[in-house]
Amino acid sequence: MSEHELDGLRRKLDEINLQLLQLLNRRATLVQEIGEIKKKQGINKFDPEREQDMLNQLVKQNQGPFDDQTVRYLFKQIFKASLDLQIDEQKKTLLVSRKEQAENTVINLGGTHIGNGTPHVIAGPCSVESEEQVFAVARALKEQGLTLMRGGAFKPRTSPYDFQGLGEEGLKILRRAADEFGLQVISEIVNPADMEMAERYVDVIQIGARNMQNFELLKAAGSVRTPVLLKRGLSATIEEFLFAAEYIVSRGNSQVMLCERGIRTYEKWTRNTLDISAVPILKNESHLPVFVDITHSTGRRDILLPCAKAALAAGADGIMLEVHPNPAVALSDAKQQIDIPSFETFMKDLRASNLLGNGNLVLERR
Ligand SMILES: O=C(O)C(=O)C[C@]1(C(=O)O)C=C[C@@H](O)C=C1
Repeated sequence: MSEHELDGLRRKLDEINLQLLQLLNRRATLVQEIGEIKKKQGINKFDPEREQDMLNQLVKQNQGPFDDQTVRYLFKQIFKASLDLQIDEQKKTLLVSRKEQAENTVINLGGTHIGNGTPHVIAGPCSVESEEQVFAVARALKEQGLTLMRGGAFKPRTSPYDFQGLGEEGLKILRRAADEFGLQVISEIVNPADMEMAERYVDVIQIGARNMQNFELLKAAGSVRTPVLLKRGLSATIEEFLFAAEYIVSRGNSQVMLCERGIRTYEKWTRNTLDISAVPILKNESHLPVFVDITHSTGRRDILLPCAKAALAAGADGIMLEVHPNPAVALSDAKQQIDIPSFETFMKDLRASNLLGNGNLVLERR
């Protein structure tokens, strides 16, 4: 074959490439129109039956030289790219997305504003064990000028033989302590049927990592008007995390806070791997406030302070940690909670870092 012939054939290919490109983009425009109609009608974007029909038709008409397998493969790639186009369109309109709302969602918890640029600290025991225990922690929080206390009353535990929490009685204890010390209470709810009961006692409903994709629970949290702290699932991607938040917001509860709590990796020297990159990504992608649970993500007391600083430096709206008057005898997470003197030192060191901002966390005089 002469050089001249090769050039001629390549020119023909260039032309066909252009035609294919134009055809693919014409196809893509139609796909977008179909996507819009499907969105309005609430129909699933992915339609495997339609794809199968199209592939069968194409294979029937195939005269080669591409074999049927290759034709299927090539068109499947086109369908996949088309589906991505429809899903991207959908992503642009997620209610939790910055594209939908440019300004930060600010949540007012009894006068403490979350998400306005001033970071906050949430602290408290892993589980509510007794009135005495919760009151001791609440007093320590108050003395540190904190206003947000966490505490677990319903505990989803890995082993069914581990302490499962005090249930409603635990919520009552939290409420009494919160009222006594002027705090706001955050506690996990695990059963959709408990949402309304929970609203009587808590100021923020927590959805735990293990329930991040419990869609019935998310829907139930979306139907109440109490703010929600949603934790990232153990193995959830950031996209899945935001879709979980969307479940709540799309049901009418716009007061959602996101909480990065570490994800599962092969690393064994921490309980989970703190995905610090999730913080700026979530802040860019979403207008919702973002917290970092430094206790569960690390499982280690010795690195709490640098991880708290990293979270705040990365733009988190706050951090969350576990504090117990006597961690050695705690009924859950005994190894990772810190005692009250350590908490006081932690707060002193964190304040000294200047990452908590001004006008926040003024130390209460005893
Ligand atoms: O026909 C549709 O319903 C489409 O959304 C278009 C299309 C395609 O690219 O042909 C895209 C995704 C679906 O999985 C099936 C088909």
